[in-house]
Amino acid sequence: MSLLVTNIGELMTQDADAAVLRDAALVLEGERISWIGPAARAPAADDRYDAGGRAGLPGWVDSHTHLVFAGDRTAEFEARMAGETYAAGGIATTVAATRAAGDYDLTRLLLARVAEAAAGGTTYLETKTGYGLDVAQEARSARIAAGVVDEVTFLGAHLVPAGEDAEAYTDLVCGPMLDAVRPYVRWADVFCETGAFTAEQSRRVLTACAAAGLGLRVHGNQLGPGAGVALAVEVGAASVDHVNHLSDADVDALTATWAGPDDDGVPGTVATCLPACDLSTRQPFPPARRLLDAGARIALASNCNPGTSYTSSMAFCVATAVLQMGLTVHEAVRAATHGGALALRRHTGDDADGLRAVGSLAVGHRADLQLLDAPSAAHLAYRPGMPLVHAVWRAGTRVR
Ligand SMILES: N=CN[C@@H](CCC(=O)O)C(=O)O
Ligand SMILES: [Zn+2]
Repeated sequence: MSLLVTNIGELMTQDADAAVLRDAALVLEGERISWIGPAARAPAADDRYDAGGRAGLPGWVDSHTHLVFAGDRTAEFEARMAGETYAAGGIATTVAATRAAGDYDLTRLLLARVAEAAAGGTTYLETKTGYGLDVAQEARSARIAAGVVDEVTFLGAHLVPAGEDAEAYTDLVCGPMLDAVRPYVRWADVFCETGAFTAEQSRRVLTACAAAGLGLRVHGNQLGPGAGVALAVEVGAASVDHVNHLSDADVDALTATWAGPDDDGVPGTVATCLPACDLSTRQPFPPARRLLDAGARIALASNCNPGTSYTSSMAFCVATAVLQMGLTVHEAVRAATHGGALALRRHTGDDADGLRAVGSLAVGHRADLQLLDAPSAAHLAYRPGMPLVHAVWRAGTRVR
């Protein structure tokens, strides 16, 4: 079955040339894009959808979420808005509620959150474990997530559970816990921050996970200056996330990873900015403008979680990045689509590996498309908070 989506007023492809096409069309064939170009030259297809002059862009790639959880932290949020500061220890509240939830409830909650994200235009989604924090519970979170989302990350190193010895817990994460989650996950992450894991403990976790064949990610430099960025670059992580407090050396180190692919053709470390989290924790925004100007690569992600960022709205993140972080609309949309794909190393892919590229619209890429109730993507920031998603296709299937 092929579908011609035509009469697209502005099509932001986010392809290799970052082309923006006017009066455009594309053909979705099965799960892939088979044609893209001017509407006037579009080929025939089995079916036809008239976009009515609306703007089109890739579905959002949300490369950082924590969606496998139960419980509620509204009171913590309210206390923060009344002047309390965010501390990693709040994670323990969610761990207790998550452990107490049955598989059915945990799965139902996850499915509802994924449906919310899809309704907002997200078509490719990563999520993390990290609210189980023992072998059985982390494995359960990973198993449940693997049945629902596109990419699963092992975050056993989210917090040292109360009363446990940090070194002994790190050993557990690097050994039995890693073995238990390994069948379900592609990535490993560590919260390298005061109150969570030291640089040395974080390095131990990342080294063990890399040896087990996992790709690496780091939560770093969120609550203050720290070793997270340097460590992420040292171990060749695909992304370092939060990046609120960066030194000149951190910016230089991230930029240097983009001087060229390494000998195996592997790209550098993406700096993933999480603006919804920064608003909710009243942290300074990351220096996204400075990173881009220096030549580093950035992604925007929601960091949807119950503690620091209870929203999966990528449109909200894009609007905030434009209005508060000094990005152009095009840069912000690119960071929330192609940037997220780069951070998950899904920016390329073809029939050979069965995993198509996401985050950009080009022939052969996965047919992940959203249409806005607006004539251009600029309206995402021009009309912040408005429900602009008109239609969404994920892997060629209409999901909204
Ligand atoms: N920073 C660490 N982890 C999450 C917050 C988790 C929580 O507070 O429940 C984050 O990315 O912000
Ligand atoms: Zn996070």
